Amino acid sequence: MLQICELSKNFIMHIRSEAEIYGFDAVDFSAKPGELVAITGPSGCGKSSLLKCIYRTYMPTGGHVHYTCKDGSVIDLATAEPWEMIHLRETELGYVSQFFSVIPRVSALDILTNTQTGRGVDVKTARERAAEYLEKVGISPKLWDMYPATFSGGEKQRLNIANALITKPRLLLLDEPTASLDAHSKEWVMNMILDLKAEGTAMVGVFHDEIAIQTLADWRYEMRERKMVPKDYKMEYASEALAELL
Ligand SMILES: Nc1ncnc2c1ncn2[C@@H]1O[C@H](COP(=O)(O)OP(=O)(O)OP(=O)(O)O)[C@@H](O)[C@H]1O
Repeated sequence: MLQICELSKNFIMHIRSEAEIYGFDAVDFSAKPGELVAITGPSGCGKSSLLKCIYRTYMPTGGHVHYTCKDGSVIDLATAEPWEMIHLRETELGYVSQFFSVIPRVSALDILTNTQTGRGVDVKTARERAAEYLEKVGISPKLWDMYPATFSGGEKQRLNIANALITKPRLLLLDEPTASLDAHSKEWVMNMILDLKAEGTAMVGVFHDEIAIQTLADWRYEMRERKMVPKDYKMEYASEALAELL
């Protein structure tokens, strides 16, 4: 469903005499329906930039992101037209960002409802499912009509995750989805991710959390110094192979 070939990103800083900052270089991996690929690695090695290039928040500098759409056609997300990306984001792609940017003066329930009605779901069904997802991520009913600007970091993050998962995307990108969550919240979120995987969603996630990796991932890739470590490890062999690396 997702085949990434030689994907690279450099940043040219026009306000700094065209200085070049390396994001990441020549990344290759693939994900089939229902598989989760975990990306790990030290801070600054390019993990978030990689997800942003797949979602096209960033324009890749080189390489390809071949994605097989619902209708069977294959599109290169690295070079797709902006309108094609907008359409795919509205219909097939999901993204959980590292930091949730709150929409001012819209309640938690309305955020999840609007996400669905914007995709053609009727208001009644959308509100019912919004309540179901808020419950699933453990957000207290007392908070449903509140503005998330006042939520704690963990509550914002759970709302962020519910908002991405409620659309049941075919490809979901997760940037540290379990960071800043306590043990209970982590379990709720991991169960929801497992449910979505079982429905066939392919996922690429940045993780630092070993438990989440062991629970969720089918494949694990390490990034070091802005490159992918050249081997990939199917999870059953991951601990052995990583022990050799470290
Ligand atoms: N918009 C940008 N403009 C310029 N440089 C950027 C931009 N985004 C990322 N970078 C640079 O690219 C490199 C990789 O950053 P990235 O955020 O992808 O790392 P990361 O592995 O996700 O780090 P962390 O684990 O700390 O979130 C860093 O040196 C960063 O400064």
